[in-house]
Formats: sequence, structure tokens, C-alpha cells
Amino acid sequence: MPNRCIRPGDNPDLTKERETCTFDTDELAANLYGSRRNLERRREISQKVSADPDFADPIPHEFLSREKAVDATAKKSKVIFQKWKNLVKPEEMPHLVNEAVGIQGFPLALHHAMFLPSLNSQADDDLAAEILPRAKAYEIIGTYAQTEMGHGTNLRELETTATYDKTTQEFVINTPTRKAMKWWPGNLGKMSNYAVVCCQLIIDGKNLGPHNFLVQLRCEKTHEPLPGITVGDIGPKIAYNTTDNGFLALDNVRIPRRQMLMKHAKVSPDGTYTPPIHAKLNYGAMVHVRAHMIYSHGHLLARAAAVATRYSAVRRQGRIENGGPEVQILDYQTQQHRIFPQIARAYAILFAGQEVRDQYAKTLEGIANGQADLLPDLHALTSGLKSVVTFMGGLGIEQCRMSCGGHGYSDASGLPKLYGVQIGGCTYEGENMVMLQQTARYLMKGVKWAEQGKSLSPSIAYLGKKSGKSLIGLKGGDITREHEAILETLEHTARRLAIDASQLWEKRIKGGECKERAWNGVTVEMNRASRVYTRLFMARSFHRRLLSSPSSIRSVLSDLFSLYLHYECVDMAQHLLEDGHCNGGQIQYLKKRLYEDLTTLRPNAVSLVDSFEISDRELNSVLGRRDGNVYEALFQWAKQSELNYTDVLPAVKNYMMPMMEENRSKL
Ligand SMILES: CCCCC/C=C\C/C=C\C/C=C\C/C=C\C/C=C\CC/C=C/C(=O)SCCNC(=O)CCNC(=O)[C@H](O)C(C)(C)COP(=O)(O)OP(=O)(O)OC[C@H]1O[C@@H](n2cnc3c(N)ncnc32)[C@H](O)[C@@H]1OP(=O)(O)O
Ligand SMILES: Cc1cc2nc3c(=O)[nH]c(=O)nc-3n(C[C@H](O)[C@H](O)[C@H](O)COP(=O)(O)OP(=O)(O)OC[C@H]3O[C@@H](n4cnc5c(N)ncnc54)[C@H](O)[C@@H]3O)c2cc1C
Repeated sequence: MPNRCIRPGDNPDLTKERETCTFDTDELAANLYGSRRNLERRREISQKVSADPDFADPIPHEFLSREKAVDATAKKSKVIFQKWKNLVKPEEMPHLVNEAVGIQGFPLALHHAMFLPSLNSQADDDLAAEILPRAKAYEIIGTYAQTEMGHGTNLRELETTATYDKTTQEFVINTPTRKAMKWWPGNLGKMSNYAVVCCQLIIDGKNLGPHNFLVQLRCEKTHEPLPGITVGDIGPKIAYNTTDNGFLALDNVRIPRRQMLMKHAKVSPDGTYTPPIHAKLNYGAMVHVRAHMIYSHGHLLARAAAVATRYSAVRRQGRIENGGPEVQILDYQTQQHRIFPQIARAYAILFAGQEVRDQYAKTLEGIANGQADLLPDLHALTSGLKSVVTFMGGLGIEQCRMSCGGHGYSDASGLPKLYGVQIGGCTYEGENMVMLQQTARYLMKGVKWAEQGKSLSPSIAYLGKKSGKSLIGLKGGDITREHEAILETLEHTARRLAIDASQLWEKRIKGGECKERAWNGVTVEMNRASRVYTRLFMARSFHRRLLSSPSSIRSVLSDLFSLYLHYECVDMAQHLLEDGHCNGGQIQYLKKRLYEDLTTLRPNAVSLVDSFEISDRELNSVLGRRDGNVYEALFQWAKQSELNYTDVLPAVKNYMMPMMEENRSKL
């Protein structure tokens, strides 16, 4: 079943790969994006962006200074949010932005990712009616300013205050110390004129904890900072350099009472405080991003896998058999072992990302109806997924980069930037070690509920099951039964790690430590339990997707799922072996199966990444281009380096030439 990416003039090795494909790449892509119609829309948007002269890049962004890159990004953003705004649906926006602008951020990123969601879910009806239409029409640009120079993780210790003044019915927003300055918020430095600012709410001298307030930062006409406001860009970073992550100090800035986001927690004119139905509803914007970033991180890994796979199919280096031709590097087992698990993980993350977005939507619906009972489960799952997926993605992209040899180190590959952007996810929206502990808190409760025979939500139902013997390697050649045996073993391992961590914690408490100190003594084990809980969820989610997939792609998805499960189990072998649930022979069996999977997937590898349906423009990689004509493209790319504008650089003329001349004349 030939792959539809084949076109005349392509690199013959890539064409051959595509001709031997055993599944319909469009069918898999349609399944990934939800429907044929969605796939067609995706292609339509890619084509229209490429054809729009307003999005044309005279030279690649890699060769621009930061200021010029910010300028180019802002210019394109204006086109998106004026000319294109009504041509795409909201759910198509992220793809349009990726195509048109790239992945390093744009002026309205935080406006969409956090400002609008905070207002939507936390502003009361009056404030929402006033500000949301303006924000949605891009009359104003906003961001979400929470992190301070001195505190990011521990929100309880944020220092920015919002003190209620009953006499004027205003809040006074203040930055009391240097380290209380807001530091890091995206698009805060130069682009935004409004922000949702997270402050300690103080009423009558009492601190009621972090709450969110809408603050105008800049004049709507001149864009100059308003009185009392110091704001700017924090400087260059590993990546996201077209984003103006910013600093902000507020010197006793007064805002009307109604600019507190009061849908859940409220302050009445006389200063009476009403708490929300769930104490953490103020943290909703973070949950929103965590729930959505899983999918976008799956896409970042998918890009890296696409680059590495296609390049490995066109790159020929060395021989496997003496006297044979130089081989495609994709034929080396080590190369397959590096790259194929990244393809499988990218699919797994994308599937899990879609499930968690649905779960988020259901939880929001509940909250809108006054029910926050789904929130703890969602918070535990998003915290775990956020941590596991960003770490997995970082390792995966780096493996893909290294698998491209020297060219992977060049910005031409797109991989260094991809890594820089992706790895930020380990830190933002809650540092990974911290968020895994949030998951662990929920697991510890789950262990207790299971002991007490209480009902458990689907994501932790496994805590209430009984373990049998591991059937890995004992269920004959039936792949369906093998998948089930592995999932049951993962369930056992996730359960065992959670129970062990709970017992370790209890033991320390019984030994005389307070709960919190005892917790700190077992957090490495707690986080292990959280990771395996999350990896179990991902495996289950992939399995659900496999079982519901059409027969035309079932076989290739099953092969990919087998590889995924075998790789994850070998990667977690320590946990499987530790309590004797699996034995060495079973791990050897899993490794043998994994090596077989590499061979099985080899003919479909290129087509599997083609089904990610990432256009050349979006991929932005000379090595990963669809046609595989990388060598000519590499030369054309390098010629655009500003060092090549002249044959003799001023740096050479001014320093190197005189030095050589002086040294020659000494002889
Ligand atoms: C047009 C273009 C469109 C593009 C965009 C469109 C859509 C995009 C949408 C999404 C974006 C997708 C991808 C992203 C891409 C790019 C991203 C670019 C930039 C990223 C921007 C980054 C922003 C930030 O980083 S914002 C700052 C984030 N900061 C943090 O996350 C801080 C982490 N710290 C905390 O969350 C908390 O302090 C803490 C660690 C959880 C502790 O809090 P504390 O109050 O001390 O509570 P505890 O005592 O520990 O817990 C008490 C109790 O509450 C529970 N809890 C805690 N938090 C929550 C929560 N959020 N929800 C529910 N429950 C919570 C906790 O578990 C505990 O429960 P228990 O008592 O029952 O155990
Ligand atoms: C690219 C990027 C974009 C960002 N965008 C925004 C934004 O738009 N808005 C915004 O408000 N913020 C933003 N941030 C800030 C981000 O949310 C914080 O950096 C993050 O929450 C971590 O906080 P911190 O930097 O204070 O790290 P710290 O809390 O100081 O953590 C430092 C280290 O200490 C350890 N640690 C800390 N606490 C614990 C604990 N309880 N248990 C175990 N270990 C611990 C961890 O190893 C951690 O890595 C962004 C950051 C980045 C990198």
C-alpha cells in the first residue's frame, strides 16, 4: 500500500521506503487527527500558509538577531489575528501558529494559553462581560504573571500583595522587595498591556493566600508603562527567544475591587471574603496549560522522530557486510533502537494528550455546574503526565538529534531549537519533581481508599485490584494476550510502588518524624510511584486507541504498541524485577521481543512518521524534509549565514590579517 507522500524527484531511498509501506498513511493520519476532514483541513492550512506572501521568510529565522526575529514574529502574528482570524476554528489555531510563526513563541501565546483561560474560568460575569470581548477581539493583549524572582514553585510564599482598601473599594497591588518582582511570565516584557497578576490577598491584615487580579500595565494608546509599573524583558534564553519573558514591579498600584477574578473566591465591598468551592480553583490556568501541553509536547517529539527517521533513510554511511554497498543508517540496529521508541512514544503521548484534554473539558463542565469532584483526579493526572512527558520528550529529542551525527548539531536540522523549546516544559507549569509529588499525594490517598474498600476513579482503579503471577512470556504467540499480560504487569508494578512508598512514609512517621519531614525522606520513591502510574495511564490510553482503531491500521498500530510496551518494560526492568514479580528470564524475553519489533517496524518507519503529517515548513528542518534531498539543501541553507555575505570578514581584515602580517614580517 504505497504512501501518498511519494513524488517525482524525491530521494530514491525515501521513495523506496514509502513504496514498501504496508498501511494507508492517510488512514493513520486521519485517526491521529480525529477524522479525514480534520486531516484535510490540516493540509489546507499548511498549503495556504505556504502560499501567503505575508508569511514568507526572506531568510531563515536562525540567521536573524533576536530583535529582528521578534519583529518578524509580531508581523506574522498581526496577519494571523487580523486577516486569518475568521478563516480558522479555534482548535485549528495552534496548527496555524506553528505553520506560520514556528515554535519559539509569539506575542499572543500567553494571551491564548493563560490570559483568556484565566478570565474565562475565574472572572465573574461583570468583569468577563467587560474584558473578555475586548481580549477576544485582540483590542488588548494579556499575559499571566505569577512566578517571582524569588518564588516559582511555592505559591504560598509569593510576596506580591493585593491589599483591600475598604474606603475606596480598591486593591493596592505592591511588590515589596526586589525578589518579589514577577519574573519569567511569557509576553510580559514588551507585548502585553494587561496581565492577570497572582498576589497574596490581604484583608484587614489577614493573608488569604494567592488570588488573581486583572491589572492594566501599559497605556492603551502609547503602550508606555503606566505610573507605578516597571516592566521589561528578562533577556535571552536557551530557546523561546521570540518570546519576551518579562519582569514586572508594581509600586502600590490601585485597581478597582471588581478587577479581582471573583467567579469562585469573592470579596464584597465591605471586605467580606467568600472562599471558592475548591481551594485550588485559583490555580485553574495552570491546570489548563498542563492539560493541553501534553499533546503539544507529543507533537514536538513527533517532529524530532520525523527528522531522524527520514534523514536516517537517506543517509548512507558504512557497511554491514564486507563488500556490500554503504547502508542506510536506518538499517543499523542501534539506530533503530534509538529512533523507533521515539516514534512509538510520540504516538503514545499524542493519544494520552487527546484523552486528557477530553477529561479536562468534562471537569470544566462539572465546575461550571458547581461540582469540583473531578478536579483532584485531573490534577493528579495532569501533574504526572506533564512531568513524565516533558522528561521523556527531552530525552527522545536529544536521542534523535544525536542519531543525526554532526548535522544534528547544526541549526539546519531544527533539532537543537526543538530541544531548547521542549525542555522548558520540564520547568514551566510546575517543576517536574514538584508536580510528581502532587501526583503522589493523590496516590497515597488512593492506597488508603483501596485498603478501606472505597470506590476508586478509573485512573487509580488498579490500586484496588489483586496481583496474580506475571504472565509475560507465558501466554504463547497471541499478541492480544501478550499485550494484556504486560498491562497487568505494569498495573502490578504501579500498585506495588505506590504501596511500598506509602509504607515507607508510614514507617518514618511511626519512627517519630512529622508527616512532612517523613515525606521528604521518601520523595524519590514517591516520584517513582507517580511516574509508573503515569506510564501505566499512557500504556492503557494507547491500548484503548488500538482497540478502537479501524482494521486498516490495526496491524501497524499493534506492531507499534508492542514495541512501545516492550521498550517501556525493559526501560523499567528494575521496577519489574525488584519484588520478584518478573524474573530475569522474562526481561530477556521482553528484550528479544523488542529486537524483533525493531525488525518488524523497519519497513514502515518512514511511513509512520509521514502520518504525523507535518509539513516541511512546520518541520523547519533541512534533514527532515519530505523529499529527502538534504545535501543540496544543506549547502543552500549555509550560504545564507551572515558570515557569508562577504568573502573577507571585517573581523579577519581588522585582526587576523594584521596579526598574520605582523608575524610574517618578524621572520
Ligand atoms: C492562538 C494560538 C493558540 C496557542 C495556544 C492555545 C492554547 C494553548 C493551551 C495550552 C498551551 C499548550 C502548550 C503550551 C505551549 C507553550 C507554553 C508556553 C509557555 C508556558 C507558559 C508557562 C507558564 C507558567 O509556568 S505559569 C506558572 C506555573 N507555576 C507553577 O506551576 C507553580 C507550581 N506550584 C504549584 O502549583 C503549587 O504551589 C503546588 C506545588 C501545587 C503547591 O501548592 P499549595 O497551595 O502549597 O498546595 P498543597 O498544600 O501542596 O496542596 C493542597 C491541596 O491542593 C491540591 N492542589 C494543588 N494544586 C492544585 C491544582 N492546580 N488543582 C487542584 N488541586 C490542587 C493538592 O494536590 C493538595 O490536595 P490534597 O490536600 O488533597 O492532597
Ligand atoms: C520557558 C519558561 C516559561 C515560563 N513562563 C511563565 C509564565 O508565563 N508565567 C509565570 O508565572 N511563570 C512562568 N515561568 C516560570 C515557571 O513557572 C517557574 O520557573 C517554575 O514554576 C519553577 O519555579 P522556580 O523557577 O522558582 O524554581 P524553584 O521552585 O526555585 O525550583 C528550583 C529547583 O528546586 C527543586 N525544588 C523546589 N521545590 C521543591 C520541592 N517542593 N520538592 C522537591 N524539589 C524542589 C527542584 O529541583 C527545582 O528544579 C516560565 C518558566 C520558563 C522556563
